[in-house]
Amino acid sequence: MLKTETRYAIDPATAKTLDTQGLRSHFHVGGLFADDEINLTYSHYDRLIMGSAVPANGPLTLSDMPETGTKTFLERREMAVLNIGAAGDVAVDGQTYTLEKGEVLYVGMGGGALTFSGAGRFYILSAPAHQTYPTTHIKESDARRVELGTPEQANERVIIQVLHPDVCKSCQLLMGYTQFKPGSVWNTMPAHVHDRRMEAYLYFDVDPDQRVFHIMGEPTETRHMVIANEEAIISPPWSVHCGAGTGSYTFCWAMAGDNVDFTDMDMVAMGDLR
Ligand SMILES: O=C(O)C(=O)C[C@H](O)C(=O)CO
Ligand SMILES: [Zn+2]
Repeated sequence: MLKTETRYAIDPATAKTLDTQGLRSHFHVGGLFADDEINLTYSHYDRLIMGSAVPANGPLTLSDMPETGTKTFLERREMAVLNIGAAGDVAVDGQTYTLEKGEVLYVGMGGGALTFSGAGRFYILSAPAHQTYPTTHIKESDARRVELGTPEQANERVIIQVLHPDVCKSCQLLMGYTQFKPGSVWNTMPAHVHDRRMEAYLYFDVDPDQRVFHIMGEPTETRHMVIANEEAIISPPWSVHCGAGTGSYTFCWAMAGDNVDFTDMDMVAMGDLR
């Protein structure tokens, strides 16, 4: 079953007037990873689509989505599929790719319908594309690893860059995931913004009774949302995006926008955060 939802883009002046439920209705994406469903959220921030497919009791096929106004989903789009579950298969254009946990399939513009099967829990990301790059299966050992942070700052982590120009070419999508050293809980701190690109976070491997406090907003107007396992966040281009977990977790970050330069960030001095 395919379930879809649209989220419109709002400006920072409106965002800072919202209460908890208002913030969540715009920026928190729940209800993902339901058995036997493909769940897609169409965001008007850079028209990123994010969602999930869990083929628990049989294959699920994604061929199109009314919101794109195209005959097929990938007619004018590219896609990344990250498996956060046990091994599962993604079939596209006559090829079947077995994705282990942490592996990604990039599918270029013009790809056909995708069929998901097996024990995978598939996280789907898609952005408009302007040219076709080859469909590529990317394993963790193919990715770029960037080690950051310190134990003293509780932010010692490794950023695993999967869709990155040095690993796998894409039009707009930049994505990967960040893992923590034991005891480190702060992601993306010191904080930054990048008005050229929006970002989406999926938090996973969070214990059921633990939460991540995700921080968003303009640097001088921060707000938080409390996030459970396998829930996601839409981060507008004008917003910081960082958080701390009450326990261990991993998160997938993904961006779309004007460039694919991971390092293009405007860092926020700690003293400027409010
Ligand atoms: O832990 C981090 O730092 C990150 O993962 C950074 C995010 O990927 C990001 O915000 C990239 O712009
Ligand atoms: Zn960022």
